[in-house]
Amino acid sequence: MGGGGRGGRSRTQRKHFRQSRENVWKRSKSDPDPSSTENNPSWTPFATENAAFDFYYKEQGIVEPQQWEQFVAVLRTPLPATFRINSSSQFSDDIRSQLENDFVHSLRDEVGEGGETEAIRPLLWYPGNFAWHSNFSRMQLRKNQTLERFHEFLKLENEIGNITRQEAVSMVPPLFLDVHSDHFVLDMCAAPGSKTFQLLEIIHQSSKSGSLPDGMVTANDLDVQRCNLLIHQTKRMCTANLIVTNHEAQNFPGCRLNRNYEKIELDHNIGQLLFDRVLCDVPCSGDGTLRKAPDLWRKWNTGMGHGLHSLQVLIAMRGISLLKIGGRMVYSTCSMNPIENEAVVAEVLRRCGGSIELVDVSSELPQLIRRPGLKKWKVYDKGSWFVSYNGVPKFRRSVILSSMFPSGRGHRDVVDSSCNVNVEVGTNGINENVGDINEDAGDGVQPVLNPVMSESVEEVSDFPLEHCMRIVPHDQNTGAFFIAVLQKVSPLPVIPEKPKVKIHEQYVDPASQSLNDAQVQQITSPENAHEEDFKAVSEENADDNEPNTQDMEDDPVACEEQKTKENLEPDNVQNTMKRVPGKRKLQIQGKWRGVDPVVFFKDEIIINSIRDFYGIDERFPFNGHLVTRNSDANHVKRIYYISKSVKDVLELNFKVGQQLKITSIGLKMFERQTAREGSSAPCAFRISSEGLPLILPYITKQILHASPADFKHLLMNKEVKFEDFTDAKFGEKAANLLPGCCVVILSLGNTTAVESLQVDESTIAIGCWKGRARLSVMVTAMDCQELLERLLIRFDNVNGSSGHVHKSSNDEEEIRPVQD
Ligand SMILES: C[S@@+](CC[C@H](N)C(=O)[O-])C[C@H]1O[C@@H](n2cnc3c(N)ncnc32)[C@H](O)[C@@H]1O
Repeated sequence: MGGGGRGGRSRTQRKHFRQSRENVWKRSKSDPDPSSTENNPSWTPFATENAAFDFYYKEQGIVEPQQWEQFVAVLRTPLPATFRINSSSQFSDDIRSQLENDFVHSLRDEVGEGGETEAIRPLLWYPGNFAWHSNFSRMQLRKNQTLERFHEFLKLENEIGNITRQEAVSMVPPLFLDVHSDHFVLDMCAAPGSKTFQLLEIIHQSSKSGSLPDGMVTANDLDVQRCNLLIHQTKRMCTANLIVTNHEAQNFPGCRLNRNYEKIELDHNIGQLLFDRVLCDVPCSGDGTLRKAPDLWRKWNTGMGHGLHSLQVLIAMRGISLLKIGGRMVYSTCSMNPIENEAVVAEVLRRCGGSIELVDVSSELPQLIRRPGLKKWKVYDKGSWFVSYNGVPKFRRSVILSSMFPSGRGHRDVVDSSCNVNVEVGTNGINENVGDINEDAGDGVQPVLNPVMSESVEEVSDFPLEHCMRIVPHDQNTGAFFIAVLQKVSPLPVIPEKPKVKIHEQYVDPASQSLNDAQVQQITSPENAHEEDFKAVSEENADDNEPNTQDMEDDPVACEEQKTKENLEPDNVQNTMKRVPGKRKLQIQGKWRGVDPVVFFKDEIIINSIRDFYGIDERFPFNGHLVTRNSDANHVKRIYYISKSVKDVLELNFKVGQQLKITSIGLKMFERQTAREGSSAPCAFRISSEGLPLILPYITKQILHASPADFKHLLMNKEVKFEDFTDAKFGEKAANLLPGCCVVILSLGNTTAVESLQVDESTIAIGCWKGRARLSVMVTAMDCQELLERLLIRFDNVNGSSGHVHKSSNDEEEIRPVQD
């Protein structure tokens, strides 16, 4: 029996530790004596910047001893920047060739001709080669003068939504979700939304211009600010198939109609919100992102993983319970810690009792190098390693849980089990350690005091955890990630509920028919689950409140910090009230305070005026597809369009008493025109840039077809008088439009306007304003710039030239930014 733990160490021993920290290795059975490099020269103690990290992961055996040095060396090098090209982008071929060209030109001076192709290459495992790996870190891209042009280019393309900088490994989980265009997908912890974006891309991939897929994505996150980031990012997808919600994932509402309601109402509609696919990219300690965020070296400690394990299990369980039978869930973290990874998956498998399976996806994405999940691991706490829960002292059992161990057996189970070692708990409450290590405060590593007690047997999980995937940094120069794919094969077993117990203390499968409605209501209803949140930002105001989106990549550390804060100060109504400055008026509308209500927009007068003004074809359905965030129709500023799938969910949400707290829904389609000229226009609503691609094939009025020269003229000058257009006929037609919003489509070729409207994925169109004497573009400066660049490529292609125009070259026309 080991005598580890805080009480068992003397002052002299602590001093000794400080003087020679490497002594810690003498206590590990498998480790060589670090003072003798002859044993294994590759095992350099404390090669990382955090001894506890080094010690912990070496002992957990996440990489082979002979690879340790390589692993650490890679961890200490900055992460190469990787990019994903929006695969639903209408212009991805152009963009791709432009990216290549720009990259080649911006690098040639530095690396010499020929060397530039080494600088960026496709990530071969990503379908369609839509993801790219560069040889530069994010910092190099930002700071290196020679890369300035490329960086600027990337920033612009990112802002527009054509290219996303996303860590390579973070792109992996959605790829294993096997999403189809008709799937209902739940992204439980979605912000800042890089994976949501991928999911939306997949849903939309095969949709034709002007049509919407049958599926939808619900993207949820606990953090309102991060939800806003997600909304901003996904805006570029121009999707009507997205709902953004703001719940604790572990308490995500079930939205289940009670059975009587179901019988009467459910002819065509859904009676319960269940998903075909669930992405469970949980908050984690984030030590897989060390290359990107080296600050984490200092902060890292084993307590981070311990503190998150239960939440991760609860979120995963909720995800499983919201999954349809036959549905797939991907559980992922950017941590290497088995307590946050295999232990969570094993616990979920245990709790689900055969109703879910861990899927073997080893044949999918064969070019992605991954390692099997661990079948055995240990738990480290307060200076001791534990191989089973039986050894955990009583006073630590609220922190170190049985579910953290491979067998998941609790103390009683161990005592009762005939096949397991049962070591008595000593008087000091500590036992069954393999190599005790004392520690000072926190997770500092201390020298070992007592001999190893080898009575204990390391537990090995019975579950096929080798089907989990571990991606490690030194296999393909990435960050680290953990991914497990789970399939629901039957309803979850029903666990008897105690009345009035919060959902985070148990789980419920809403699919389970044996659970009565009262129970479901009690557990899933938001009122019971948690308090309403005051800090939510209203979407009506969201546009005035643009978040900083410089870096949209996952920030697991932020998640961890946030979680800790949450635990300390639950953000309930009372607490929030205290923080709200006296005079601030809280918005109390609809069900969720601080969040604008979602209201179906049914004002026939406005709807008809929009339909008539733009000549919108009847085949484009408005009925039930238009929503606003303001119940007063006279003051509606924006009208959003929702897909049939989102409409179904929204209708269900109304029937179940608005359980979903919706921060964003659908696609902004029409915006009230506030400009001076707007008041004189027959239609008060203009078409928004986001909504234009969807509605374009159905518009029959207020359309102009511009020659490339006039289109460019408009983009460059922002406002053009009718008589100043190169093509006089075009100017005439513009002058004859009704005042107000109109659409200008680029006609390819150098001829005058073509009348027949053949809209497809490659059509370029912009919203304009027809005033008394001129046309003005209604596109942001950034979009104008991007369009101009794209146009230059198209002109070059038409004229058979190189396909690339240098911004800096002398023959290039100056691009004048256009104000929004
Ligand atoms: C690893 S990040 C997710 C990254 C995201 N999937 C992506 O690809 O962009 C984890 C997210 O979980 C959120 N989070 C933390 N606790 C949560 C909870 N209890 N329920 C829902 N979301 C939570 C954090 O705000 C954070 O945005």
